[in-house]
Amino acid sequence: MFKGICRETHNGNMVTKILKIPKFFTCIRNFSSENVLVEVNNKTNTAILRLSRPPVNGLNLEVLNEFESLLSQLEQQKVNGVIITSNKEGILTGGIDIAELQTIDQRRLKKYWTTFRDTFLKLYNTPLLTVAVINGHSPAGGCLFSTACDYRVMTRNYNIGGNETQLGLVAPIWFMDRVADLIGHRQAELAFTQGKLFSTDEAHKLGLIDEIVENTAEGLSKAQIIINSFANVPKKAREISKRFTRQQFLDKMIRDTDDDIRHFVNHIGSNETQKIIEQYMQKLKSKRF
Ligand SMILES: CCCCC/C=C\CCC/C=C/CC(=O)SCCNC(=O)CCNC(=O)[C@H](O)C(C)(C)COP(=O)(O)OP(=O)(O)OC[C@H]1O[C@@H](n2cnc3c(N)ncnc32)[C@H](O)[C@@H]1OP(=O)(O)O
Repeated sequence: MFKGICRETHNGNMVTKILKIPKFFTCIRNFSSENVLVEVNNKTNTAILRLSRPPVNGLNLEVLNEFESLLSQLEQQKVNGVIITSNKEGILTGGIDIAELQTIDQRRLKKYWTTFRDTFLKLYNTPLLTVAVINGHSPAGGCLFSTACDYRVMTRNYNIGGNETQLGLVAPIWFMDRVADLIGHRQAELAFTQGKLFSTDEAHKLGLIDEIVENTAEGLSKAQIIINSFANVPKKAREISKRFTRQQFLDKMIRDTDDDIRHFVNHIGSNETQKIIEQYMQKLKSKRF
């Protein structure tokens, strides 16, 4: 027998059921965590990882830890590819859960930022093939995490980009570097100084995303096609090529770890930034943009 978890909504409440499935009939392996649903298709050996933390899949410490741990498990299982998407059509993630930034406790800020960086690095550095199916808005941290994937498809009529400057915050330099890798230095400079959120079409024209799809289902099947297209590529050679093309960025990010964490703690932990964050949260809650 294989044990699976099934999550369903009944009268607005999320219900978790433990399923007993005879191994012979199983086509899905399912080992979801609290905030991230995972299913691995036994036939294709592809994992779909769905962010599932209402209301906006905010990236708090728990989500990041779960995400990192699930990726490690998928690496051990040697899946053929990982598709990252949202369980809620319309929002991939609202980025960092702002509650994590509302503190001047330096130890907490340091812990959060270390975890945030480590999770990004795990995704950026994984030998697995990764495809982001961006099926909703993807501001700031959401955009950053999708740039760590090998390929990005996005549904129409949503926004993606680094909007930190618009909020009065400063995005980390490695986010700027990663976006510059994809859209070029000049466009990244304009985007980050303006805190620009791009529409799906604009992001596609710039190269921030690779393809546009009409809906999540099309996104998932497109992602599977991309993963299949690597089937005849020698695995070891692909993994080493991925590592080589990403090595320079990785080396710089790791070399700058201490400076980056110090800048984050000083920037976010200052009274001035705390006021800005508080005002932004109030705007967000009253929808005054
Ligand atoms: C000088 C050296 C500097 C070095 C610095 C280094 C690092 C600096 C790090 C700074 C990096 C920041 C990165 C980030 O990710 S910051 C977060 C940015 N995110 C956003 O601005 C997104 C804000 N949200 C939205 O735009 C929308 O909510 C939406 C995601 C498009 C969804 O819209 P909608 O469906 O209409 O939902 P609501 O707006 O009604 O939201 C529902 C609910 O959720 C709350 N909420 C939304 N986003 C967040 C969030 N990111 N964190 C926490 N809470 C969020 C929202 O307030 C609503 O709550 P209520 O229902 O209680 O009103």
